[in-house]
Amino acid sequence: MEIQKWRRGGILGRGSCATVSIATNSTSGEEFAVKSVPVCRAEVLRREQSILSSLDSPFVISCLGSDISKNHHTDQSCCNLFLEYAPGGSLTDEVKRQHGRLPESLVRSRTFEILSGLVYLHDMGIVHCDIKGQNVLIGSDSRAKIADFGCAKSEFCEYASSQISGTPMYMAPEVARGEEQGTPADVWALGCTVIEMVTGAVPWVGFSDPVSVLHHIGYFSNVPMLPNWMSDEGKDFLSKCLIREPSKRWSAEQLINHPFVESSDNSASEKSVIESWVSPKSILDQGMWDSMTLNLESEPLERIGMLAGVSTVRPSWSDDEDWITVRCNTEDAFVTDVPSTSGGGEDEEVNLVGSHMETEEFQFKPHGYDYVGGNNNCLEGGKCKTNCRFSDCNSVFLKTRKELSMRYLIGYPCLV
Ligand SMILES: Nc1ncnc2c1ncn2[C@@H]1O[C@H](COP(=O)(O)OP(=O)(O)OP(=O)(O)O)[C@@H](O)[C@H]1O
Repeated sequence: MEIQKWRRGGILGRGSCATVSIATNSTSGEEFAVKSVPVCRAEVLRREQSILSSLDSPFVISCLGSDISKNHHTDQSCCNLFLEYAPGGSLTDEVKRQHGRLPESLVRSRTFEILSGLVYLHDMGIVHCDIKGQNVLIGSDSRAKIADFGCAKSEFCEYASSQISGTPMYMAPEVARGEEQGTPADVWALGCTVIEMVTGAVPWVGFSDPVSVLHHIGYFSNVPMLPNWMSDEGKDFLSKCLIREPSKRWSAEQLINHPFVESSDNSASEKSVIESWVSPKSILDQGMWDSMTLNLESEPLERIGMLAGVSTVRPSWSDDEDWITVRCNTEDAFVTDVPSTSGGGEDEEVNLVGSHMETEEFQFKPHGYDYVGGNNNCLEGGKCKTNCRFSDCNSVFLKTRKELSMRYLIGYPCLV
């Protein structure tokens, strides 16, 4: 049924580009999820809708329509995408609820469900490009469903992204090198997601920024460590997902017959949902960049392909301080303007733009932090000044100092 009048409820989660809230259809009383972005970001949702509306699978979240509405508090319009409500939240939420590790019986059935979704998508000519725990939702039928098609590529959709995109931690070697992003890349990301379910952690540990992890994935010969407490079947399944050479990696269709998932039974999924039924929470307070989706705006192949060669380029800040890298996750983070080299005046707000990630928006409040801009860093007219080899680099680095020094970063190529 078409949704004409509806009421927005509380926030279910936030991603890097959208806010997702629960909503109620005023006519039928049914609940659904509404994913909203400001109208200036409409393209992101249009892309997602154009792909989702052609799909029909119990293993893929359903699209129920869209509209444009006005926020009466801010007087701003936003685009809304109506989605099937997944009351179990994301797979990442489920792993957290189960104290950081899913039992293997549940890992098997969740893997089977995600694989079923992937077999369907790949058969439809779609590559998801951003498979990870946060983008797999647990539906009211207790099944795992693939969601968030903002990065997806489709043979048939004119709006679909043709760029390399996704989440660095889950990227396959060929994607990290900027070479290609086809169906094998989803299988690699599935392997990483299995590791997430089994360990509660990202597949690569010990990296402090996305560029080093991309470099490592792309140019070193190793694969993520297989958790040694997994069954032999589980390890064998992972070893087939995590083959570095994409043409040798098993396809989703081959993997669905692997003994690890073949023997899975849906009762583990049902039991998990019944035992721990709670409202989903925001995912944004979790480990910052390791789950962050990147959409590389221009010349992505060139950018990523060059990563191996830029290891000496670094903003010349002293690194002897207690730096932490933060991702803005507050409700009031919005950006409209370009910063000046001298930072904000006492009373004005400094607004930042110039991101490699089209989805990232940050607000910096000069009252909150002591701004240390200028000299040798990136902040000149919003343009990169770090001898970065990307001539059109737009990265904005903002160094701030409070009790703990903080570095806000937008974009990433300059970080190496
Ligand atoms: N249909 C839904 N039902 C319940 N919760 C949802 C639904 N869709 C999204 N969410 C919640 O909102 C979060 C953000 O949604 P989503 O990943 O679609 O946003 P995004 O901005 O596209 O994210 P990304 O940072 O991966 O690009 C999810 O991780 C999940 O917790």
